[in-house]
Amino acid sequence: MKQITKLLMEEKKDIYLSVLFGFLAAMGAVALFANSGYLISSAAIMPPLYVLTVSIALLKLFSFSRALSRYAERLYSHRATFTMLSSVRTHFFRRLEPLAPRISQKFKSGDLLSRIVGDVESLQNYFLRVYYPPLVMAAAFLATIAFTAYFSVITAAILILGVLVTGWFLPAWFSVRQKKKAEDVRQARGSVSTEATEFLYGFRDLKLHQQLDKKEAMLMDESAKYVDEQARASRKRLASRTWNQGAAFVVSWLVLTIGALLVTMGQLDGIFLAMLVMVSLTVFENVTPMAAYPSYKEESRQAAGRLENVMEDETSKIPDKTDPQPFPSGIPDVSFQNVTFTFPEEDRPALRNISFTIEKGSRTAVVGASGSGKSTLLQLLLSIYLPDQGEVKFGDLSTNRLQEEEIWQSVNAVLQDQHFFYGTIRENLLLAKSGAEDEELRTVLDRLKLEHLDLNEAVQEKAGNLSGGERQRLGLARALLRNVPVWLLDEPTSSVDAATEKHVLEEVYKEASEGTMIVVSHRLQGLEEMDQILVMDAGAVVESGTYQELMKRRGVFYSMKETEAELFMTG
Ligand SMILES: Nc1ncnc2c1ncn2[C@@H]1O[C@H](COP(=O)(O)OP(=O)(O)OP(=O)(O)O)[C@@H](O)[C@H]1O
Repeated sequence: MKQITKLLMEEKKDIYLSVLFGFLAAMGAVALFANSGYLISSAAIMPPLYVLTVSIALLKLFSFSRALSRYAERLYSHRATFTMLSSVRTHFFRRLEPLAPRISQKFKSGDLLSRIVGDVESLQNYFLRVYYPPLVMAAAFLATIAFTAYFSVITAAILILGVLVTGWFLPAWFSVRQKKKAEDVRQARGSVSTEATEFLYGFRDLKLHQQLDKKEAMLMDESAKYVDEQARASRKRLASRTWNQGAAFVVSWLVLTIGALLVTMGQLDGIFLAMLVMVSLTVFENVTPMAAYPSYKEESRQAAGRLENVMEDETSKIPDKTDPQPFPSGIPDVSFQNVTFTFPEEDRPALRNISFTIEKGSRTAVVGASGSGKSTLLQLLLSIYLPDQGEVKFGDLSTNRLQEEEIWQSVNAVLQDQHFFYGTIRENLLLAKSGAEDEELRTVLDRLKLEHLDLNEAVQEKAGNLSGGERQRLGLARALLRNVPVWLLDEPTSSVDAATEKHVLEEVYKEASEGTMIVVSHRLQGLEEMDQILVMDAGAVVESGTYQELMKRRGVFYSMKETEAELFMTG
């Protein structure tokens, strides 16, 4: 909360102005009603005309100043809130941005992102309903109590008692009870969000497995619980407001009763009684926002806590790079030296003591069973993760010393899970090379046998209107447009038919003829053209060499080829 408050306090000028105008508006109201009370009482005893004239003029002055101050208070407090909100958003975005490649899996679950967005939104209430109402209330009460004490110390003491009950005791009491309620609502909201996400993303599979009704019932159940929790929380808020207003009302009655008693005892001039009652009724209007204070305070505290936790958790995973160097110029070698790596929160290493070198300008295939660590190898090359032991190097520079941005700029990465944006084919291609002419884009599409796609053709969310093979080739088209010295391709043609695959790979190899290339592949076809093949098993490189060398060795690669041939024959 401390850090959030610091961020919010950057808007100092608007904060001071909103507190000042909030105070003036509250005082304007008190003065207005005090004056009305005095006017009514004094009119009854028929004072000289000038007294009434001055009183009426003051009435007008106070009502104008109250309206203007209220307007200014709303203007500055809302302006401060929106500016604060935008600086909180920018702050979290800046901190989250470098983490995006690492936490992309979490983002996809929708949970983390919606949590962050929701929590930042909740903070808009912090200034408007938590931070500044107590300040305005305290200032308004201090001034009013001082004014009241001038006429009657006992009435002032009743107001002090009233402010302690309505402004401190009741909010504190409801604060404690609200803590648990806010947590329950948050948990219920989390469960609905998880169920809804699963229901929507898994809709097709649930339908195929005839589980849709069951899942729908679960979703409805969670949704009903959430509505229930919300209703309970609203009742608590309402109870808090009712108690608060009830207490303020009792205080005004006390002022009237005790004031009347003091008048009969001759300790208070009767002309001021109506004024004091009106003052009491008005000043307690400032306590109304305090009724909502507990729930907003709790909501803001939890939102700030969660945001800080997410940031601390995630930023702790950012590798600490000292003295980062620029990416080596020209086409670099790529090497792994005794690299061991375990994913965060996992026990089993995904890569074990891996060493190999890929000569600059050469082509290497990485093959192996599913889960053997092929994609992890590429993630380390992209510096999405750093090795626990050993070094991953481009030329002589370890990824520990290279800026990620520099690596990403110099690497053509076509990963398994590519994202396509809602828009057109052209827009999705221009992402790789902004400013490219249509002619160039069409040539690339033609080379990858995507000539049937029009540049103006719409791409729907996640490219749902394109086939798996078309999506992969569109990803390759982006790589072809970028054409930088290092190529990392993770199963780039696994969904493409054999004839098209051959043609497409030839085009990619032609384009990358000068570059250093690593292709991860399940299929064992076309590997004769590779300069080197790395065979992986359970996180280790178990064999390496050219196609001919590996076939001659009759080891793991040879048996994989045999198995593939057998399956092909029986299939
Ligand atoms: N983000 C992750 N968090 C934890 N473990 C992971 C993560 N990604 C992969 N793994 C684990 O690391 C191991 C290697 O995974 P990797 O994706 O590199 O295999 P792969 O050889 O590319 O498999 P495939 O051919 O099926 O794509 C697997 O056991 C996998 O369960």
